[in-house]
This record gives sequence, structure tokens and C-alpha cells, in this order.
Amino acid sequence: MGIARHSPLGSGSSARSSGGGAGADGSWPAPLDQWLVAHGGVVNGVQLRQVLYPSGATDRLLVATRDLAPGDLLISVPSPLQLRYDNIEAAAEAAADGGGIEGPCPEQGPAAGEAAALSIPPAEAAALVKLYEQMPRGSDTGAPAWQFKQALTILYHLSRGAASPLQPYLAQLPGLAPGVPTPRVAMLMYDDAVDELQYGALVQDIRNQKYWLRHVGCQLMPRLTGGGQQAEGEPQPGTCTNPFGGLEVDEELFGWAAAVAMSRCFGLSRGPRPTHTCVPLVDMANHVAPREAANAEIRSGSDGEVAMYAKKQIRAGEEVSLTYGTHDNHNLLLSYGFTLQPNPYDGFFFDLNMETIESLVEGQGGDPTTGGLADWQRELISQKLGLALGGEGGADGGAESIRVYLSGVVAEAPPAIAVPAGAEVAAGSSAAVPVARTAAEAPATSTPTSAAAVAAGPVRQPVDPRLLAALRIGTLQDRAWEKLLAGRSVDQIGAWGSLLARQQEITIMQLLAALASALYSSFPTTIQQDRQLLSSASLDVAAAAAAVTLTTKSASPGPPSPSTSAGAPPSSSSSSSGGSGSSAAREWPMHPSRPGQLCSAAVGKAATGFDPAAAAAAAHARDAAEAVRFRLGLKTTLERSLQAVVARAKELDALKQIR
Ligand SMILES: C[S@@+](CC[C@H](N)C(=O)[O-])C[C@H]1O[C@@H](n2cnc3c(N)ncnc32)[C@H](O)[C@@H]1O
Repeated sequence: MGIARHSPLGSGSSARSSGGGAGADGSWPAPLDQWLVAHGGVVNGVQLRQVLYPSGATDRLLVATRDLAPGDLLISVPSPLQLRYDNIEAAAEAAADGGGIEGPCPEQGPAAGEAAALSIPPAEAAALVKLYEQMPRGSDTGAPAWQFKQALTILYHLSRGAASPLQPYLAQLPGLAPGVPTPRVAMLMYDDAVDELQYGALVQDIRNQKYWLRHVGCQLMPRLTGGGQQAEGEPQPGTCTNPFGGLEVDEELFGWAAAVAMSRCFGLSRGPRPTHTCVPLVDMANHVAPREAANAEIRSGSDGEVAMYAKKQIRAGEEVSLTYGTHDNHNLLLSYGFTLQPNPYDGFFFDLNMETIESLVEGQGGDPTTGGLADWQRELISQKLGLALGGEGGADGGAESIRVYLSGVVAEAPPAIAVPAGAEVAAGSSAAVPVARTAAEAPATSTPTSAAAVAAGPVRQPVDPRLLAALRIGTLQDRAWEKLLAGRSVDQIGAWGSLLARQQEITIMQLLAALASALYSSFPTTIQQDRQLLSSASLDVAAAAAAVTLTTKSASPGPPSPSTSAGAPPSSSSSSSGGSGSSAAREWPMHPSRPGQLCSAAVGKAATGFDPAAAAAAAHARDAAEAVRFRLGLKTTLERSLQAVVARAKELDALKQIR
């Protein structure tokens, strides 16, 4: 997976002749820090560093160049220097209003002078916005999915070559920067590696994303911007003007752009409309967890600038890190293409409905005649968990099932920091406010029914409070509890540290131990086998990664001619043959019933200038290793959860003996 590294960005000489992007020493493109400072940004005490891991993999990160104190401003990036779709929308609106404004924010103080240089031709902005509107809609908002809009925006800037004022930034994007491969976000993983994840919920999300990627890259884009067949209910062929000049956007190129958008964007909910933005240099900071481990944070200003501040004392040479949110490994893999081992936010999620609760508690309380739940218990559980009474959602307003977790984490988090990542930027507030990445928010947001798991905070309790509440209600012998529990919240009833009666709690811990064991046994491989696999030659990522040379596709747009100046659209003649190249899930459209077929056009394209077999083998090996790491992490989580419930049962039993 890769795209032409040099051509779409233009040659050094032509870029210099177009007036932008050269560094102080004449190097091209200019280092990001120099470029930012030259255009009204701030870079203070941090620098971009390239690192080569022993495995042979290359990565970039930010390091402190001197000692930094909490509150120090490290980087500030004005809106016109960011790659964001709302800048395009603003340019299109201004043009439609007859203002003829070419820059995204032309009247904003010191940035005003820059705006002209950062101009976006109104006709192109309008064409791009028209394309945005045709994108599939996220199942959460009903609006065009932001990942697609941002992908189109990246491709647009890429297609402008040296005419794009963001060229020094584009040159640093993974897949374009020398030696830095495209992040292997889950939707770009090989199918056999996806199967090896052994986790249905994630596999389903990945298949959904793969479907939409294929649909947009192979069918929708060619149809919208060129010819192609018109499907029923779809827009007419050639409905939109092609804003990409000669850059041929196929599935592979669109996938690259979407992966870049997902893995690098910050969500902003301030200002007139929520948006997403790629922030040069700031987006080089890597992710750490838990939240408290990050030594820097991001804040957005009301005029669209995004700034990074030190949150703690940072010593010279130390890595400057952010937290992308309270992501479990499911969301990290979907949106960023990596997992954390261990990940304090990880959990084993599964769907819980009334039937499952009934079978879990069977014979442990409730209705003495049937051994199942009594009607009052079913009603109380339904009310507290928002679950449908009879297992079928809809009729009584309850959900058919809710997604709950088992986690290996024993410590409980202070509630003060239990903030869903999606709520990080308060719309309309006057002061600068913290921002978090929103490509994938808090883990549980991949399902609409899992908000309580998010609210459980950055460090989960070993058992989802809703599951524990259901078991506590379901194992009651005595209806006398009903009134008391009716007045309590689900978090109170399901709090790990509380209990109703000691013997009942011991029974519940035994039920949970049996559940965790059953879930663990449902995996085809064991922890030991996975560990062995990871250390085996067949998953030797080091060897494979060392063999990677950046994938470079053939037939990409040629270098822009010297006459291509800032503001001028790339002409199709200058790029003749065309280059090609949980919230996370809710943000995507729902999967239609019939998945699409693989697009032969994208798959069959030849690549030159590198060894495609070696690159594919390396990518395949990385995917396979990540899949095994992912499932190993899940099993470890289940194992820890099992240990936590067994330990608690023993503790309670010991207390009973003493008494
Ligand atoms: C916003 S970028 C950070 C800069 C990135 N390292 C680069 O070189 O472009 C996010 C990407 O960095 C990598 N990354 C960030 N944090 C990581 C971590 N803790 N472990 C492994 N990879 C990480 C992943 O590839 C992810 O998709």
C-alpha cells in the first residue's frame, strides 16, 4: 500500500519556483517547524525526530529540545496551516455568497497575509463540497462520514502538487515521507489476518469499513467524477466536477487517504460546526495511556488555531506524548493501526440480553418454581439497564442487547477524570479547551448502548457495573430488596466495591468465574500458543519490516511545470496518466445487506520502483503479528478478570469464616 512519493508533491526546483515550501538552507520541502514558523505558527522547545526501531520499522515522534515547564506553549498552528474540510466548506460558502474569498480565513489578523498564499480556488472548493455531500453517511449523525470528507480533502491538496500551500506537510505524511509506511489501520489489513483476530465484534467492524472503502473507492468516486455505471438510487455518472486534476482516485489511494485521516485527525467541537483537522507537527506526537501518562495536551482556540502545551515537567530529550483518548485495543486497531500491551482501557466486550442474564443466574434465586428470573426482577433489570424485557428490542423502548465488558483492571478511577473523549471540547466556551483525537473515541462508543462503559472512567472496574447490577438483582432471593434498589442508580448497584449480601456475592463471583472461563475457552488458541506464535519465525516482524521499502505506484502525476503556481488548479495535462495509488464504528455507515466485491481495477494495478512482493510480505507479517498481539491482549484481559473475581470470592469466603 503506498502512493507515488515524489511526483504529486512536485520537484524541489519547481516548488521553490512557486515560492513556497523551501527550508532556510534551501532544502525542499522545508522542515515542518521552519515552515510553520514562517507562516505564523509557533514551535517552542520541541522537534520532530525520526526513530529506527531494532525491528527495522521507522517512526516519528516529538522530543523536547530543552527542559519544559507545565503550561509552556510548545506548538501553535493557525487554522489555514491545518488540513481541514471546514476550511474548504468555508471557502465554498464564501464563494457562493459572492464574496469571492479565496482563503479559508482571510480576515483573521496576522494570518490575513497568509490567507492569500493559502488560497483555495472557489470553483474547486465548491466541487469538493459537492463530493462531500455524496459520501456515505455515518450511522450516528446521518451526515456524510467525516473520514471520507477528510480523505477527499487530503487527496485534493495532494493533487494540487506544488500549488498546495500545505505541501511541506503533505511530504511528511506516512506513505509519502521516505521510509514511513501508511498506518495499517484495521480496514487495510489482509483478510486472513483479520480472521486471526478471533474477536467477532472487531471483525464485523473491519468488514464494514472494508466494504465502504471499496464502495467509495471503486464505485462511487469513479461514478461521481467520471463515467461508470449508475446504480439504482445513486447519483448520475459524472454528477460532480473532478477536483483532483489528473490524480486518479481509486480504492488504494482512497484507502491511504482515509487511513491518514483516521490516524492523524483531531476532533474539534468548538466554533460554528464540529470538524476534524490534521495539525502539522502536533500530529507527530504518539499516544500513551492512561491519560495521566501524557506529558502534553492539546487545546483549540476560538479562531481555529490548535496549540500543544506541556502538561508536566518535560526534560530535554524526553518524548513529548499525548493521549488520543481512552481507547481499548479494538478502537486503537480500527483507527490507528496499533495496539497497546498492556492497555489499561482494554476490555473484553460481549452482548448481554435478558436471556443471557436468565441463563447466567439460573437456579440461583428469583422465581422458586421455575428457577429463572421472577417478573419483578426482569422488570427491575430492564429498567436499570435499558434492556428490552422479552429479549426483542423496540416494543417497550429497551434495547435488545447491551454491550458489556469484563476487564482485568482492579483499581477504580477517580470520577473527576471519567470524561468521554468525545466531550473534550465544549462548544461555545470562551477559553481554550482540551482536545482529544476523535478518530475513535472511548472504547465503548462503538455501540450506542455502551455509554456506561465509557462513564466507568479511564480505568475500568473488573466487571462492567451493568453486568454486576444484573447479576445482583437476578440472584436476589427476597423481593424485599426491590424497593431499595429501585431508588439506586445502576452504577451504585453494580459498583465493584459494594455488595448486597456476602453469600450472594460469593455466588456471583463464581458465576463470573465460570463466564470468564467459558469466554476464554471459546478462543481457538491459548495464551501460551499465541506467545509462542509471536516469537516464532513465521511472524518475524523484524525481518519482514527490514525488507520494506516504501511502496511507490507507477503512473503518478508528473512534476508540476514551472508555470504551476499557487492557486492554480493542477491541469489534467500536467498529470497525464494519473497517480493512484467503539464511536469509531458508529461514525461509519451501516453495512448494507450485500457486501460488495473486491474491485479488480484497484487490485490489478501494477506498482513499480520497489519490490511489491517484499512490501506485501512485510505488511502481511505485520498484520498477522498485530492480530495475534490483539487476541493475546484480550485473553490476558479475561485471565486477569478471572483472577480478580476468584480473589474476591476467596476474600469474601475468608471473612465469612472469621465471622
Ligand atoms: C498521529 S500519528 C503519530 C505520528 C506517527 N508516529 C508518524 O510517524 O507519523 C499516529 C500514528 O503513530 C503511530 N503510533 C502512535 N502512538 C503509538 C504507540 N503508542 N505505539 C505504536 N504506534 C503508535 C501509529 O502508527 C499511529 O497510527
